[in-house]
Amino acid sequence: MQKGFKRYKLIFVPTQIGFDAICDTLMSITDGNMLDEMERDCKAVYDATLTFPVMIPGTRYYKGMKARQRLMERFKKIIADRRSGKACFSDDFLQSMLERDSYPADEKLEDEEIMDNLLTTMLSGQSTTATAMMWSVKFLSDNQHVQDKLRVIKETLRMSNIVMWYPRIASDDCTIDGYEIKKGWIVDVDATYIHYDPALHKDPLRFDPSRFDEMPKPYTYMPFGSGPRTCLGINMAKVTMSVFLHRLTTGYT
Ligand code: HEM
Repeated sequence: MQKGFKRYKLIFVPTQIGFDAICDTLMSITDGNMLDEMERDCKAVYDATLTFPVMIPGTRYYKGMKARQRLMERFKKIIADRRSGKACFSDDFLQSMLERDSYPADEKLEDEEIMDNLLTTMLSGQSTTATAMMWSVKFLSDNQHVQDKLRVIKETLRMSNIVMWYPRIASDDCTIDGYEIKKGWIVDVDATYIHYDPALHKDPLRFDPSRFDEMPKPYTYMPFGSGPRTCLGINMAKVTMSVFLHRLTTGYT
C-alpha cells in the first residue's frame, strides 16, 4: 500500500447487495437537476486517475480533486438528511450502510467509508458503462453487418478493455510461472493483454462478435474480472448497454 493512502472497507459483496439496492441508491443520490453536475464531477474524478498528483490549478489532477471534494460535500448532506429523517426512507444500499451505525466498532462504517463506497458505486457505475456504449457505437458503425447481433456487447468489451487491468496485493511470497512474487507486491491482472493474445483469441485486432458463438475458455475473457471480486454491476452494465443498443439499432442506422 502506498504511503499516505488509507485503505477503506469496501463492502460490496454480491450476495449482500442486490441490483435493486444499487439502482435505488444511485437514483436517490443523483435525483433531479443534480445529475448533470454530479456526472461532470464523476468524470473529472475518473479522468484524474493516472495523472501526476500535484495540486496545480488547471491540471486534470487538480480538477479531479476539487470535483471529489464537491461530491463528498453532497454525500455528507445526503447522509445527514437520511439520518435525521429529512430525506424519504429508501431501502437501498446507502441505507444498508447506515444501518451498521449500531454495529460493533470493527464492523460499522465511518462516514468517510460510507462516502467512499458511494463514490465507488458512482464511478464504477457511470464512466465504465458510458465508455463501453461509446465503443459499441464506434464498432457498430465500422461493422454495419453485425448490427443485428447482441454479441457485439461481448466483443466490444473484449476489444475496448474499459478496465484495462485490476490490481491485487500478494498476501504471501509465492511463485507463479517461475516468477517470484514477494508478499505485499501489487500484481496487476492485465485484461488487455489477455484479450489481445492471439493464442487465446484468433485474429484479436478484428472486431468479430461471432467468436462468441462458442464459449470462451475460462480466464481468457474477463472484462468484468473473475472470482469473488467480480464486478458487482455486471448485470446492470449489460442491461444498460442492451437497452441502449436496442434503441439505437432499431431507431437509427
Ligand atoms: C461496462 C461496464 C463495466 C465494466 C467493464 C466493469 C468492470 C469491472 C472490473 C474489471 C472490476 C474489477 C474486478 C476485480 O478487481 O477483480 C469491477 C469491479 C466493480 N464494479 Fe464494475 N464494471 C462495469 C460496470 C459497473 C457498474 C454499472 C457498477 C455498479 C453500478 C459497477 C460496480 C463495480 C464494483 C462495486 C466493483 C468492485 C467489486 C468488488 O471489489 O467487490 N461496475 N468492474
